[in-house]
Amino acid sequence: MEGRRGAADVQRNGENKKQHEAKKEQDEKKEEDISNNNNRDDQYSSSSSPRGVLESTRLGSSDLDNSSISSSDDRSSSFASSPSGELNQGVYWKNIFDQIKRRSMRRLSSIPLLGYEMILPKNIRRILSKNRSAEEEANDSDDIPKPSWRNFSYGELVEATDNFSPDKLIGQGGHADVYKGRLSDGQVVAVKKITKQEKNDEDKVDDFLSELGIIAHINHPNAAKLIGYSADGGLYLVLQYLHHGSLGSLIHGSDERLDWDIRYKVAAGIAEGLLYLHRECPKRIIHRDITASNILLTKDYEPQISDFGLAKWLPEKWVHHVVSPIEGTFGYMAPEYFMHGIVNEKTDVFAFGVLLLELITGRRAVDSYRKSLVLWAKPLLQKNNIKEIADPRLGDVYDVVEMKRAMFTALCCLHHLPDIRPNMKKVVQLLRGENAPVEMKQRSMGGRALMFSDEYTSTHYIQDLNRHMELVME
Ligand SMILES: Nc1ncnc2c1ncn2[C@@H]1O[C@H](COP(=O)(O)OP(=O)(O)OP(=O)(O)O)[C@@H](O)[C@H]1O
Repeated sequence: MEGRRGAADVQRNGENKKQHEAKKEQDEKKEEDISNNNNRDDQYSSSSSPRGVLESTRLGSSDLDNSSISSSDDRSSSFASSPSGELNQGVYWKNIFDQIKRRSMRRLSSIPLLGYEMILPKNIRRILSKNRSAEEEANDSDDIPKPSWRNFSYGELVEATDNFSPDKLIGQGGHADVYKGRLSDGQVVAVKKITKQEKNDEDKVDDFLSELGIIAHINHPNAAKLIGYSADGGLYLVLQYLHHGSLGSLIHGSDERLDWDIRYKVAAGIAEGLLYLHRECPKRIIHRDITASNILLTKDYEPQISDFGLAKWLPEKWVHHVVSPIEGTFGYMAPEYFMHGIVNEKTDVFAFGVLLLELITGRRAVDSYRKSLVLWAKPLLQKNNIKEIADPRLGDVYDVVEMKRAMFTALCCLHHLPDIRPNMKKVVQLLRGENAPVEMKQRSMGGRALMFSDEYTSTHYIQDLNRHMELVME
């Protein structure tokens, strides 16, 4: 299967879109605020050693007001605060979450076989209903339809998937087996059965609640759609079935050419989806594992961002998270992330740049000799060498203007300094051709590091990658 969480190696249409367009305008101001906020990254990077960053204190939600700089990788933080970031509600949420976990695990250990069935559905319903009420409050002003999730019984899933028949297995990730199923009402779904064999029950439940909490929270044409869940006889997510499977298998798993117009549509859709996650949904979500295997395609080749297993909520007042362990997929990780564990929107922007490169070149993020696509492509991007970089399978059948836009956008997204990378709003504009590259250059340079006389050469990137590999091997 495509793109396992290499960390794995390393540690491993229409209406909705219009509504989102309108909402984007309202978010202009919010964007400025966040940009200002992000500037604090500079102060931080210059005054803290990488070790200091990695050893940052574990913050509880009661520290929210003082935690504009970083947080630890506390899984419960996904549930620890209200969308409005109000302190009291944050503490309340953290307590609820801790209680649920304690109770679940007590019962799980005493009644191992019945634990999930007896406790989890109730807890999950409670969490989801709380999440939904908070979300409904935040969404009072817009018309985005409210989703309704179902709690499936094991029997229903067995029936839908012919008893999890191998014939129905459509995907296997590092942490899940995915089956195609048909519900009793005829709806075709994907049933994601969480495996995570390497994890204990408590961590599995934590991860499941975290992924479920995030996926239940999002609502966008370019992000995975949750239909329901089950904690009966295991942990399951029931998702909308996507006809074409993963972008990874389409672009790398077949000799058939994926036409340029589809590639460009996919790039634009992923950019829209990421913009939504970062700026438009009630909570800022960083995906952390944007890869070709985590982009799924509908019958019409509309892309959806899937697999929120590593996603993190970035509270309004936080500039970024600092996480440990560093998980993600080798070849897509931004330097500041794999070196220092720093996670913010720009982590996803870098990974999006790598995805753009895959669409442009048809090459994998890391080839069979573990060579990085970024290293190979950057000099060609800088020279604007279309002939050398474009997927030979495309021949001359591509729109040159779009190809140039995609190349320029990839170059910007792959800048080693996160602050110089464009945010997703800018990326969407660049891909639409709404902003001339010159303007982009002037704005982002702003008297600071030069985009094209990047002092952070390939040599530095190789050094960082090698150091990263050493750390992983230690
Ligand atoms: N909704 C869906 N419709 C069709 N195919 C799907 C769907 N969800 C997942 N798949 C297939 O299953 C594969 C694995 O799914 P997914 O990436 O969610 O698993 P995972 O174990 O969380 O992966 P990872 O190793 O990245 O953590 C996908 O690459 C895709 O081929």
